[in-house]
Amino acid sequence: MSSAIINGKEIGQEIRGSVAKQVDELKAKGVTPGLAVVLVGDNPASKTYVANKQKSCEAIGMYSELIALPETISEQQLLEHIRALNEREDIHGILVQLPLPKHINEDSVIATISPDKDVDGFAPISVGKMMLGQETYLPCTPYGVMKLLEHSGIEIAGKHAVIVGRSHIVGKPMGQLLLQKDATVTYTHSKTPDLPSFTKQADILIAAVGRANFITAAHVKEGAVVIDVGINRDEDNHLCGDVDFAAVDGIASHITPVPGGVGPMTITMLLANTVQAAAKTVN
Ligand SMILES: NC(=O)C1=CN([C@@H]2O[C@H](COP(=O)(O)OP(=O)(O)OC[C@H]3O[C@@H](n4cnc5c(N)ncnc54)[C@H](OP(=O)(O)O)[C@@H]3O)[C@@H](O)[C@H]2O)C=CC1
Ligand SMILES: Nc1nc(=O)c2c([nH]1)NC[C@@H]1CN(c3ccc(C(=O)N[C@@H](CCC(=O)O)C(=O)O)cc3)C=[N+]21
Repeated sequence: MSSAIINGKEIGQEIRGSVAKQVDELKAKGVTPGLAVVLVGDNPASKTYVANKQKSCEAIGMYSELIALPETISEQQLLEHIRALNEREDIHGILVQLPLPKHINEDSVIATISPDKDVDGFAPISVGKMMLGQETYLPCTPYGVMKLLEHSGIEIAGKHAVIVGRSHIVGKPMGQLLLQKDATVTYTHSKTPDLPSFTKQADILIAAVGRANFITAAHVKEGAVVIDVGINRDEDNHLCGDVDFAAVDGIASHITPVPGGVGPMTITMLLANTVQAAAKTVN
């Protein structure tokens, strides 16, 4: 039997519907939620993502502004742009598209974003609050995965979640959010010996590696829920995830496709976080 598909496009649309209602309510109070996206350089993949984010904002009546800066910009100049956005009343959320050019220190840039506008949830204050279980903006990709699990009626408490990857933007916060929902969490990464011996134990397997079709049948326990965060290009330049979908289909109970799985949820939660930021500015 094939695995059940967790449809991120559909679940994302449903959530966007309720976010759009909040946008209308805020507009009636005179506030249009505004997102600034800062793009440095002209990496084609980054450009596509950024265009997607802007289109999604506009589709639900939000304001979005692209600040496109040259690859050669200095760190100081970039920080000036962010400080200016921190001050602007019409901008409620700031996203600095990663990765940044090598000569710029990402940590300094992210730390400069006002915590009130950190809709990516990457800044130190936001990360600290998340760790403590305090209210904050949750990082959009892990937050989106939690919504996928919730909407699919997947139980988390008491389950063993195994995360492959420990990046600051995906793997690490993903484990934290699952832990908060009472999963037992195992992190694995490039130094983990015998990876399948860990992933085979997963009731919930999260793949956030960045390698096309890396997770195969040998990694997955019968009946596991498999969440594929990866966005890669295969040798034919087709978009694909970190999970070899065809190999795992039928072993997993549930699986997310790429495209149409986690990706659309990331953008949905970005919209939700920005609307939440705007809502805080009205009484
Ligand atoms: N769908 C979405 O919305 C999003 C998708 N992505 C995609 O998700 C993927 C991961 O992104 P990101 O977390 O930023 O990537 P990073 O490259 O920052 O992190 C990759 C992680 O995978 C680990 N890893 C690499 N090779 C192996 C291996 N052979 N065995 C086990 N672990 C390994 C690394 O380990 P170590 O730490 O030891 O180096 C690292 O922790 C990418 O494909 C990216 O494009 C990212 C963001 C959002
Ligand atoms: N500051 C910052 N915040 C991010 O959230 C961030 C970032 N930098 N840098 C890059 C990664 C990647 N990322 C994706 C978002 C949506 C899709 C997405 O919508 N994917 C579609 C397909 C898109 C396509 O067709 O190319 C899907 O999976 O269905 C993918 C990837 C956000 N990231």
